[in-house]
Amino acid sequence: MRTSANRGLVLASASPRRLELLAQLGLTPDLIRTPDVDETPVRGELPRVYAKRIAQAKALAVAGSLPDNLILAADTVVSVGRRILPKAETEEQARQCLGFLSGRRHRVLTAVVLAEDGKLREKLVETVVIFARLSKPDIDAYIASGEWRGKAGGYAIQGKAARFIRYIAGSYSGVVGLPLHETAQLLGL
Ligand SMILES: Cc1cn([C@H]2C[C@H](O)[C@@H](COP(=O)(O)OP(=O)(O)OP(=O)(O)O)O2)c(=O)[nH]c1=O
Repeated sequence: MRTSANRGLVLASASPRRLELLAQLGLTPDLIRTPDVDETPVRGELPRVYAKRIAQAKALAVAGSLPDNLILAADTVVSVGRRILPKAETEEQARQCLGFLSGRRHRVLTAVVLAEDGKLREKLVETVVIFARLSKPDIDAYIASGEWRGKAGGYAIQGKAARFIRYIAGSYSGVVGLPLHETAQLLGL
C-alpha cells in the first residue's frame, strides 16, 4: 500500500492473524517486522493504559529503523475489571485464564497505532464478551487443542473457543487482534 506521500506500509507484528485481517481490508504490507518489546505490565497499570502503551512501544520499536514508512502496530489485552489476564504461554496459565473467564463477562481491548513522520495516531477498541460456564472436560479439551498458546486471555474466538462465547458486543476483528473499522479510519481508507 502506498499513501499519497508514497510511503510503504509496515506491519509491526509477528501475528499471522493481523496479516490476515489486514488482507480483509485489501492490504498487503510492504514489509513485516517483529517488534521486540517488553510486555510486562507496570504494577497497578490499568488495562486500557497498558494496551495503548504496548501498542505504541511496538510501533516505535519498528519506526526507529524505518522512519520514512507508515508503521502499523496493535496490542490485544483481555481484562476483567482492573485485572489484566496474561497472554497464555503455558498450559497452567491457559487453564487459570479459562477457569477465571468461565461464566463471566470480560473485556477485550485492542489498541491500534499508526506511526508516520514520528507522530503517533491511535484508537482503542473495546469489546465485551461473556463466556458460558465451562466444565472441566470443556477446559481439558480446549487445553489439548493448543489454540490458547500466545493468545491474550488464553483463548482464540476465531477457533474452537467460539462455542464458549455466549455474548459479544463490539468489534469481532478487534478481539482477533486488529479492529478493521478503526484501522481503515486510521489509514484513511
Ligand atoms: C482474545 C483473543 C486474542 N487473540 C490474539 C490476538 C493477538 O495476536 C494475541 C495477543 O497478543 P499481542 O501481544 O496483542 O500480539 P502478538 O504477540 O500475537 O503479536 P505482535 O505483538 O507481534 O503483534 O492474542 C486471538 O487471536 N483471538 C482471541 O480471541
